[in-house]
Amino acid sequence: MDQTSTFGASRYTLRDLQLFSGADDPAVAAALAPCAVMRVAGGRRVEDGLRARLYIVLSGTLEVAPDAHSDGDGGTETGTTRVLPGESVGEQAVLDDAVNLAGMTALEDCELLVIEPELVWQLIDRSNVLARNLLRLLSFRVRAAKVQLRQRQKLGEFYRQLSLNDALTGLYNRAWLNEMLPKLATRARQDGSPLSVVMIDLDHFKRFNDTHGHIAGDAALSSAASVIRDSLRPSDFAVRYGGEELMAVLPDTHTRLAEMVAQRLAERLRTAPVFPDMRLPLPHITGSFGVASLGPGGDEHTLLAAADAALYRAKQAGRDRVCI
Ligand SMILES: Nc1nc2c(ncn2[C@@H]2O[C@H](COP(=O)(O)OP(=O)(O)OP(=O)(O)O)[C@@H](O)[C@H]2O)c(=O)[nH]1
Repeated sequence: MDQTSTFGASRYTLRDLQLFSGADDPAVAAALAPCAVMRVAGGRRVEDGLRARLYIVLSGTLEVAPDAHSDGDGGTETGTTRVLPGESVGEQAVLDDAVNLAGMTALEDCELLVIEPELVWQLIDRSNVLARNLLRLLSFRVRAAKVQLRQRQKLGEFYRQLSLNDALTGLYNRAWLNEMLPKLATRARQDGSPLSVVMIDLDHFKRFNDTHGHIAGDAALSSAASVIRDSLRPSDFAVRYGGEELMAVLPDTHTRLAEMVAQRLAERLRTAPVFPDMRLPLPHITGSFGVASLGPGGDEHTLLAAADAALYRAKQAGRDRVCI
């Protein structure tokens, strides 16, 4: 970064500086006259130590990376901001006397007006217009930072949702079950309402994979997942909690009704095609079903253990059936 001139000797005037917009005061112009005009070649960083200074772009474009403290002040998706001719950077660091940690790079050859912090304060004392412009600018930056924060929160929620869903089947996954089942059990206990689960294990799935290949196995799993999801009420939940282990979580549902739901699932699974157009003559898949309900004094652990035991009985009894 080389000094090429001073502001007073340059071709620029107060009108070129947004922060000084409306401040047609000869005294302000005179105070800025000795300030350095620096040249930064395109692609180079603004290496000016860590001191807080106010920089105003006179020509070219600066790219400013978020500093380590503010974590972005309303820029592009990557958090960088482009500073165009007339715009300023570093005013916040000057005002709160902080080290300027923002990384600044010239996207093309740039001319920068550099104003030392002491002069910024003197000018604020002298010019109401500058003080007002600074307040406006800072208010805009706070607003932009809030918008960015909200966007990040939304993105965070999106990724959280993604992390609770199984990629192959789109059903809720085990992480979802671990988080939600205790809550559903607590609510059921508090409301005195029933809560049932149906544990489902696809039958001879290893053999299916070995015979038809893993891709067909994946298709079978997806198709079984769709059968289960599409057969439930909107208030129920379909979960893939292990490899070929699925589950239906049924709030407000007594054991008798849960058993009927499981029978319906078993029947639909028996007849569901693995590939919708049946290009390949694959056998239908079947499942074994274990039904359990939250007992008095029970919790999510006893509920899952009871469903697991019922599923074991269904396997032992010959598969493709429902046990309670
Ligand atoms: N294609 C495919 N196979 C999977 C997936 N997850 C688990 N499996 C397979 O599912 C099979 C489960 O085998 P086992 O636990 O022995 O059970 P099984 O063959 O279904 O036998 P039973 O449960 O006793 O009827 C294994 O071969 C796993 O590789 C998956 O995402 N895709």
